[in-house]
Amino acid sequence: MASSSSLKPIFSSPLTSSPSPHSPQKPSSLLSFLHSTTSTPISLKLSSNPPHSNSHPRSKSFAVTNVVLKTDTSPETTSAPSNYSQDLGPPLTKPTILVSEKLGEKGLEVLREFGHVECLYDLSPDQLCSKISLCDALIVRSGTKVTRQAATEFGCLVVNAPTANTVAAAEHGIALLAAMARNVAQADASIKAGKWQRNKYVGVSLVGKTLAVMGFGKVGSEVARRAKGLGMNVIAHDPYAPADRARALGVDLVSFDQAIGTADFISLHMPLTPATSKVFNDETFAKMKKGVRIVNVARGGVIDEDALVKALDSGIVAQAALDVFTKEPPPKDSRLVQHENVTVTPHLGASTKEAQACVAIEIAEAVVGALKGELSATAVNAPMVPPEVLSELSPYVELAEKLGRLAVQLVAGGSGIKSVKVVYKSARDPDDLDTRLLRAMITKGIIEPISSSFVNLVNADFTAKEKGLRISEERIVVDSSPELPIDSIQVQISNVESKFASGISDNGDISIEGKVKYGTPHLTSVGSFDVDVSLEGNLILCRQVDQPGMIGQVGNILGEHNVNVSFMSVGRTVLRKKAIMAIGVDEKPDKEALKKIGEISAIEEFVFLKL
Ligand SMILES: NC(=O)C1=CN([C@@H]2O[C@H](COP(=O)(O)OP(=O)(O)OC[C@H]3O[C@@H](n4cnc5c(N)ncnc54)[C@H](O)[C@@H]3O)[C@@H](O)[C@H]2O)C=CC1
Ligand SMILES: O=C(O)C(=O)COP(=O)(O)O
Repeated sequence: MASSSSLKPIFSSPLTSSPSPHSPQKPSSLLSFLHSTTSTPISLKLSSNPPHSNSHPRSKSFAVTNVVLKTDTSPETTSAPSNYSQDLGPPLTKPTILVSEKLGEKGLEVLREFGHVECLYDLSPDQLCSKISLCDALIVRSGTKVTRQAATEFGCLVVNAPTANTVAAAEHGIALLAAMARNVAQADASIKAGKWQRNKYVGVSLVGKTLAVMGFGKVGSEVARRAKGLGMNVIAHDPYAPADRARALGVDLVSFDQAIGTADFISLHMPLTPATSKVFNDETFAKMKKGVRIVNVARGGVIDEDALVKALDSGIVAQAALDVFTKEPPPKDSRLVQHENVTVTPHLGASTKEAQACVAIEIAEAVVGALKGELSATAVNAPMVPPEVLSELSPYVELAEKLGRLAVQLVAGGSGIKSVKVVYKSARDPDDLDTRLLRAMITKGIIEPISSSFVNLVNADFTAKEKGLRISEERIVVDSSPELPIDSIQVQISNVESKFASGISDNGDISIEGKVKYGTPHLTSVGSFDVDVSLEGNLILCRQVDQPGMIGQVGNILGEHNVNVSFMSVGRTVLRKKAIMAIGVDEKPDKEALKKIGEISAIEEFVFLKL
C-alpha cells in the first residue's frame, strides 16, 4: 500500500469553493486508469461528475472537498452533496468506497463507519472501470495499476500509506538476503523431494561482507541498520539522500559505479522511475564484482530481467532473491523464476499481519479524511498547504476564484487567453506567503466559465498547461498590516480584446483588483477605475458620463424588473467626465432590463458578469 517514491512531500487539499455549472466528465474518460502500467499503489477519489450547483449546499466556510466527488442524477443520489465536510453537516448519502484488493479488517471498520464499502476483488480491468465511475474513492494495493498522471488530470486526489509497511519490507529484504546466502529455499525444496544434499547447499557468510543499499530511503535505511547488526560493511547509493543521515548509521554514500563495483551483496530499495527503469542491465551487471548476490524487494522494473538471467548464467551474479517482478505474477515459464540460483517470493514485502493492520488503518483514515475535505498528510499529487496557512488564506481563496471568473468574462469572446499575471500586494516577505492555493483558484475561476473542465488544486496547473494558459505571479511588498497575509490581488490578462473597454488598464491589459474586507471579497478596481463592491451574487459594470441621477436611473430599471441591488459603488477618474458604476445584483436582470440600461444615453458601455 505504501508508495514507492521517496520522502513524499506532505500535501493537502484542492478546493472547490464554487459549484461548477459545467457538464460532467464522461466516465469513459477514466478508463485509461486501469490499463496503465505504473505500479504506484494508491487510493483514488474518482468521479464521473463534478459538483453540481443544485445539489451543493453553498458553504461560507472553507471546508470544501479536495477530491472530485460524484453527484449523480439517478434518484438515489440526486441529492448527494458534493462534499462531506463536517461544516456542511452529515452527507445526504454515504460515499461509496471501492476496495479492490484485500485490506485489513480494522481499516475496513474505519471505512464502514463513514461510508458504504464495497470489497470487490479480482475484477477485470473492464469491470473495475465501469465500477469506479459509481464510486467516490478507490483503494488499491500493488496489484491494481492506476496512473498517477491520469488521476491528476481528472483532479482526483491520490493518497498513500507510505510508512506503515517500511519495517515489514526491510525485514523481508533481510530474510531474503540470509535465505539466499544459505540456500534455504533450495535446500527446503530438495529435502522435501526426498534428498539430503549437505554438500550442494554450502552457503556464504554475511559477516564482514559489503552490502550496497541502492536507494537509502525508508526501507533502504532500515535494511542498512539491520545489516550493520549482522556485522556487514554497508555502503549506499542514493543521489538524493543526505550524507549525514547515512553517516549517522555508519553508512558511506558512494557513487552508483562504486556501489555496484565493490559490493558482495546488492539490495535494491529505489523507486521505479524513468531514471531507475532497467538500471540493472547488461552494462551495469558487467561492472559488478563477479559472484555478487542481489536482493530486490523494490520494484521488478528496475532490473532488466533478461540481462539478469544472462548474468546468472555467466556467473557474474551468483544468486538473486526477488520479491518483485516486471510483470506480476511473472509468467509460469519465466527463466528467471525457474533459475536454480534464484529465490523468489510473490511480492510479500509488506505482507506481515502487523504491517497489514497498520497499513489498512493508515489508508482508511487518509481516505476518510480526504472525503471529508480535510488536509491529507499523504497526498502525492497535490501541493501541501499546512492547516494554519489554509485557515489564514481561506477568505482569499473565494476572492481569487471570483477575480478569475470576473476577469475572464471581460475578455471579448472569452477565449484565446494565453497569459495571465497575478499581482499580490502584501506586507509579508515574499517567502512568507504561499500562493499556490490562490493561483489554483484563479486558474479555476478563469478556466471553468469557458470550458467543460473541472478544476481543483490537484489539476489546476495541469489544466492550465494543457490549455496553453501561462499564469505568472508577482509579489509586491506594501506597507500594510502584516497580520493580514494579503492586501490585494490583481488579475491581469494581456493580449486580448475586452468586451468592456474600461476594464483595460493603462498598460493595455484587462485588469481587476480585489481585497478582502470584513471577511468578504470585494472588487476594488476595474481597469484604471477604483470601485468598491462586495463580490456576492452577480455584477453589472457600467461606464457612464459622471453626472447626477445615474444611480437612480439604473436602480429604477432594476427595481421595475424585480432585481435586488445588494451593493453599488461609483468610481471616477475625472470629475464630471467618466465614471464606473459597479452594481451588485442578486438576480440576473432579464434582457429587457439590460436593454433599458443600455438605452440610457449617458451610459457608454456596460457588462453583466456572473460570479
Ligand atoms: N516488496 C514490497 O512489498 C514493498 C516494496 N516497496 C518498494 O521499496 C522501494 C522503496 O520504498 P521506500 O523506502 O518506502 O521509498 P522511499 O521513497 O522512502 O525511498 C526511496 C529512495 O530511493 C532513492 N532514489 C531515487 N532515485 C534513485 C536512484 N536513481 N538511485 C538510487 N536511489 C534513488 C530516493 O532518494 C529515496 O531515498 C519502493 O520501490 C517501494 O515501492 C516498499 C514497501 C513494500
Ligand atoms: O508498498 C509497496 O510499495 C508495496 O509494494 C506493497 O504492496 P502490497 O500492498 O503488498 O500489494
